[in-house]
Amino acid sequence: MIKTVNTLAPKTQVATELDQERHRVGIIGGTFNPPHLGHLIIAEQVASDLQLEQVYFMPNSTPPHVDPKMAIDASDRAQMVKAAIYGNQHFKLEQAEVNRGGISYSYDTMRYLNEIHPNYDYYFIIGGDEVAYLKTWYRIEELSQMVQFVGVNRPGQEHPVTDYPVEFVTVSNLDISSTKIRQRIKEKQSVRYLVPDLVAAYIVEKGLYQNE
Ligand SMILES: Nc1ncnc2c1ncn2[C@@H]1O[C@H](COP(=O)(O)OP(=O)(O)OP(=O)(O)O)[C@@H](O)[C@H]1O
Ligand SMILES: O=C(O)c1ccc[n+]([C@@H]2O[C@H](COP(=O)([O-])O)[C@@H](O)[C@H]2O)c1
Repeated sequence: MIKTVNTLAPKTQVATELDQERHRVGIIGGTFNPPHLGHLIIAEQVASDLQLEQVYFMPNSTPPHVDPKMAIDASDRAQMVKAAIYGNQHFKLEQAEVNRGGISYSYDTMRYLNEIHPNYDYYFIIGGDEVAYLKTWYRIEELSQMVQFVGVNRPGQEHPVTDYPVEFVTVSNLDISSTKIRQRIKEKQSVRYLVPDLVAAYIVEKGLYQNE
């Protein structure tokens, strides 16, 4: 009996120490309608600059600030994100917002994720242009205490003015957006090398964005 207790004690101690180890993880939320090479390049370069262990790609359910009619079904967007990150072991799909449904306020999501991963330090990656709009986000004062915002800037671009703590990372200038990709598909133009091949295959298979 005493022997069992003696054996278990050090293991419990090790487990507690491991639980307390902090992990630097990135999270990039978006509509991903569809995901494109810009998203992957941003995530890769921010992870490398800030030494992040993982980056979670998190498709929203109903976006808070984008016309929801423009976004195709969340399950299709999640499938495309899965296809986009395939093969990169540091990239993961985070389905918290898709599973929760409704309007995806980042405050609600990060409160939930911080609860289930208390040893993660989240670096919340957003486009540099979005930084100026942080003041319009739901419960932004509290949200900015829960995450470290990372603004992705283009070379030569000035840091937008903001009242919140934002760490800026300069990433190669990429003139790629989901809007442009949807437009090209509608006009039957190639999107090769703008989206990963597996995403392009999914779009063709499901006939997405043809008639917008
Ligand atoms: N080329 C880019 N450079 C920097 N940030 C980007 C770029 N494309 C997307 N982002 C950022 O990635 C996040 C998720 O983007 P989102 O899914 O809204 O794609 P998007 O290309 O901006 O879409 P849309 O054109 O439909 O608005 C947002 O914070 C957005 O600002
Ligand atoms: O919580 C908010 O009020 C809020 C307002 C605007 C954007 N966001 C989040 O910011 C991320 C990028 O948004 P978007 O609209 O550029 O795809 C995505 O995770 C959104 O849920 C969040």
